[in-house]
Amino acid sequence: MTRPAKDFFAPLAVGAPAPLREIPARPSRAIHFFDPGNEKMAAKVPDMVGTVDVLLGNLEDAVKAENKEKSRQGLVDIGKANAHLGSTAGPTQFWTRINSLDSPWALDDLTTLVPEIGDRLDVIMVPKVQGAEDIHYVDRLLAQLEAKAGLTRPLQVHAILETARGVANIEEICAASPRMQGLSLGPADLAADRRMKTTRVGGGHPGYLVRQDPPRDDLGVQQYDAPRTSYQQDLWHYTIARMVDACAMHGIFPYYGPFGDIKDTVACEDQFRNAFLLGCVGAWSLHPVQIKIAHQVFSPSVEDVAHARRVIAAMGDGTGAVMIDGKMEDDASVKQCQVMVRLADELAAIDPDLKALYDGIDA
Ligand SMILES: CC(=O)SCCNC(=O)CCNC(=O)[C@H](O)C(C)(C)COP(=O)(O)OP(=O)(O)OC[C@H]1O[C@@H](n2cnc3c(N)ncnc32)[C@H](O)[C@@H]1OP(=O)(O)O
Ligand SMILES: CC(=O)C(=O)O
Ligand SMILES: [Mg+2]
Repeated sequence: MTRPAKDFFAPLAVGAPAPLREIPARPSRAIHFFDPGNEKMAAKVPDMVGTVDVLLGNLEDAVKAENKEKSRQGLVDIGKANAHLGSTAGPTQFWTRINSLDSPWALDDLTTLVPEIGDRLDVIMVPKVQGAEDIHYVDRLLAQLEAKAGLTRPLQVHAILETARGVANIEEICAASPRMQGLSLGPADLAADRRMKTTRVGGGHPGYLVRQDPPRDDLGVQQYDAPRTSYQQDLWHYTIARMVDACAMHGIFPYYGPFGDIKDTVACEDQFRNAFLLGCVGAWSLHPVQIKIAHQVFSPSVEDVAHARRVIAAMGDGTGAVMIDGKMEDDASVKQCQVMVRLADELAAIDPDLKALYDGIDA
């Protein structure tokens, strides 16, 4: 049974901070992953603060088993050494991805990170979430640790959708706690769990396509050997669409996850843009080259912001219908335009380059 409404926003431990009533819409176009135990990557972090929306110290997959403790300690050191990291101190949020709850490391991850750098961290990403029970476990444990550490701000929780059971339980996961900040698609583990026949980390596949019908000759006979166009389809459309609906329903935020073909910046941009258009607010960056792609794709274009502002201005109180550039605009399209302009305003508040671009529209 779920918690009764009157208890939903009560702290789960005596002395723990009150849960948030609303998840703040902080810009998080790129969640940049780094291994805090990798000296070369860790050395780059101080210079990245202020240049990326989210820096995430990854402790789970991609960190070798023998380096788990080193990476955890590296994250603590980075949190303590970088005073401007974390959204209470500046524009770059500070997240971590802990190890999965069935691993030998998850408990130590939480019992170390919360007392040491819980006041700096914004969001704890939990991998391989299967259902509400996983979120309930983390929720109570975090409350106990926050109370013990004397934290005044509750940590938020982000779940990765990377098992078939997690996808089946998506609504209950989103609804499990007021800490729930968002969901990310985990296409690599999800593909394995679903027994998809792919070997990639996100992105499309040349075999997943639809092909044009065979053309007909002058007598109407179909020419099966004639050249035909085929179109690659998006393997992730269904899951992303489910994720977007579940997140929107619960007032939390959906993200496309990783795109593993680092060199294919064009396809990465396409995949991110599909997610942006469908309603995601950001994507992961695995390599510095992907930060720029995510920041650009998840920021509304100048053309879209200009059009949205025109529609809003023309629509007055937002009711009725008008014609702009030969197209009908009404109550529903003005609401889409308001989404676009709200996002542009949020981004302009933290990104001076975007502010100059968007301010320039009206100049
Ligand atoms: C399915 C999932 O769970 S996805 C999430 C888990 N995976 C990850 O987090 C992967 C994170 N990224 C990485 O490990 C690396 O980027 C790799 C392994 C993909 C590629 O690393 P490299 O081969 O070193 O890439 P490359 O040679 O282009 O790196 C150039 C520089 O950028 C640095 N760099 C690479 N990735 C990152 C990063 N994520 N953050 C900061 N710096 C980075 C490298 O250390 C290197 O530094 P240097 O110039 O001082 O030598
Ligand atoms: C994102 C992730 O962890 C995965 O694709 O498996
Ligand atoms: Mg995974």
